[in-house]
Amino acid sequence: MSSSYDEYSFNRVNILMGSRGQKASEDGQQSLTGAPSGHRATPGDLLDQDASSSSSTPAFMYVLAFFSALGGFLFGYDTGVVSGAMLLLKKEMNLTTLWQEVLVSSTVGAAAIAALSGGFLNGWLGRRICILLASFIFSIGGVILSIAPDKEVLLVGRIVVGLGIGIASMTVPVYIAEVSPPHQRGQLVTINSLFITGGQFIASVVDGAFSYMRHGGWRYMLGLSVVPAVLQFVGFLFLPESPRWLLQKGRSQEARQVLSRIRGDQGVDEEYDHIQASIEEEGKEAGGGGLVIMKILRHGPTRRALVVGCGLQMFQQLSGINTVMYYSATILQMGGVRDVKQAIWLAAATSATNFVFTMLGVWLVERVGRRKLTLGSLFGTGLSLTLLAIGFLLSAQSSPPVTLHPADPQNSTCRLYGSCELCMLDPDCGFCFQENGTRVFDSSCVPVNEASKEHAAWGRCSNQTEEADSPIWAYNYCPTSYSWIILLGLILYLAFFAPGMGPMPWTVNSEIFPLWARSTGNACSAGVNWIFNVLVSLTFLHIAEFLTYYGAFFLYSGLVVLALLFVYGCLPETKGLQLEDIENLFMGPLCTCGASSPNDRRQVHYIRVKGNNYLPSDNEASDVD
Ligand SMILES: O[C@H]1[C@H](O)[C@@H](O)[C@H](O)[C@@H](O)[C@H]1O
Repeated sequence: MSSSYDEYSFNRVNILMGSRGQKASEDGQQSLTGAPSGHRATPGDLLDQDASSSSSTPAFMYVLAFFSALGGFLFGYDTGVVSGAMLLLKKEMNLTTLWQEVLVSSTVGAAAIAALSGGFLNGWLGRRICILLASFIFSIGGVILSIAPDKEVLLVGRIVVGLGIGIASMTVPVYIAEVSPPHQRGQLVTINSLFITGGQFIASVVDGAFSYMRHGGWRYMLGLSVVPAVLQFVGFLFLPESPRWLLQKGRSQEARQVLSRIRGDQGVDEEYDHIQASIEEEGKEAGGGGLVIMKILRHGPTRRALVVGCGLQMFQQLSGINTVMYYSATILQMGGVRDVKQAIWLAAATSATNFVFTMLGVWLVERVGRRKLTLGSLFGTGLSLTLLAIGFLLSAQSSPPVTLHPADPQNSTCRLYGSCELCMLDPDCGFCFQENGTRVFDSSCVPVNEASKEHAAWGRCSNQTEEADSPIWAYNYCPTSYSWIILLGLILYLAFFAPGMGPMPWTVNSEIFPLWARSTGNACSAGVNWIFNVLVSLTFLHIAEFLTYYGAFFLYSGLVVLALLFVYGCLPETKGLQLEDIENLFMGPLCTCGASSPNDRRQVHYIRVKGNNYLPSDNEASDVD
């Protein structure tokens, strides 16, 4: 070895799991040549290093995570607030059902497009600028929504907000993952998901609070998002770019400075060298020019990571979270909560449950790891969906019959149905009945008032009063004494989904791609999430119409079984590994049922640690064992 390379040290062991690393040191199979003063560095040493750094995470890391996760908050707030705003908007602006649907789904559609194109922006402009851009877009969107004079401008505002959500949803997890130390990465990225569900919860509280304001309450609901958006924008003016992105762009000085700043007084040389070495290796591996997505597809490990990432996001949505959340108000009505105001507040309780159980995920992710957490969550989610389905089945079987058949001036299809179940599955009809305790009597199936689904088009239920003996109008649900099973299913569902299947797809995706493929990989998987979000919400009512509610929930349970098989087979554990080492988990066949390393022989490689007069070309002399 040349004398100018006087200082060598062990840089990185591809430890795929801590226990394997330990085994290596026991076996003494790998000799770690060149470790200072004759010390043979072992993978165990590395683990120790990780463990020791875990004791002191600089406060600045939490500041970074907080300001980044405001992007998650806005994602949750803007997707959650619209249901409450719509209740007021449809009256004030006389919105047809089509317009209501357009205003809700335009945001999700725009998010899908923005997430897919965000990959390019992310790689080109960097994570920080993309987050600044997203918060700027959120602010503009919030202002447009709060001053919108008509529904067309509202639509523009909703699309603008959707663009912000799309960019934030794919950038924020990547940014947090890239600035976090490995031992805490999972937890910090999962905080972003906590902020998503937190945003949904606050949105439901704001909806509840402003629902009393007959005129213009929706302007506050939609406009309030400007506050966190501006806060994030201002915060990010002072926060640094991801050191990994900087290094990739060749801005090594800045990268080293940022790394020192975010790691506090801990030594950053090893981490810096490791990232640098990986970028060089990745450069060779990614090879040449051309579209990144094509390179991802051609390169086995990244192709497999993409399948895992997109699969997780697809199954997250196919598990029916947004249907369950959206449908919770109706579920609660079935349970006997007849007052609309009360239903709004109870829907807030649903999103609070989702939020609280996401905290459990933040706590568990570094303790049990991503894989076990996702598997456990899916298992419970599947069981809860089955319970929900059974609740709906029992309700359908004991559905109250139609006993009154008033003359129908519209000659609608509603008069043909013999039970509440059949009546409520037709979107044009509702069930009008009287109640004595749990006994239903004097019931009829009549057309719904198109302008306001809260009333029938004509007859007893078209102008109900608050009086105790006035008939009850049930649209979209039937009175049932099995509602407690459905309620229990709903709570269990959220308790199981929120810690695992809610956050893990975002967390895992931020980790599994090598740097060159990270923006594009996350853009694709976030895009898949949004596309399936639209698909599931748009198809739910149709599926329910054809398969009934219990059929729809049995279908979701079946999809969760597929998700379980997929996760069991294909999701490796990424806990505790350096981002740069995670690609190795995808070297072997796609599905190895959790065996973390496809190769039994672990690879150990060394690179030189540079002195002050380091030249980037030094790395070409790296020894790779
Ligand atoms: O991870 C989030 C979270 O679980 C939300 O509650 C849900 O609405 C989103 O669709 C999902 O991506």
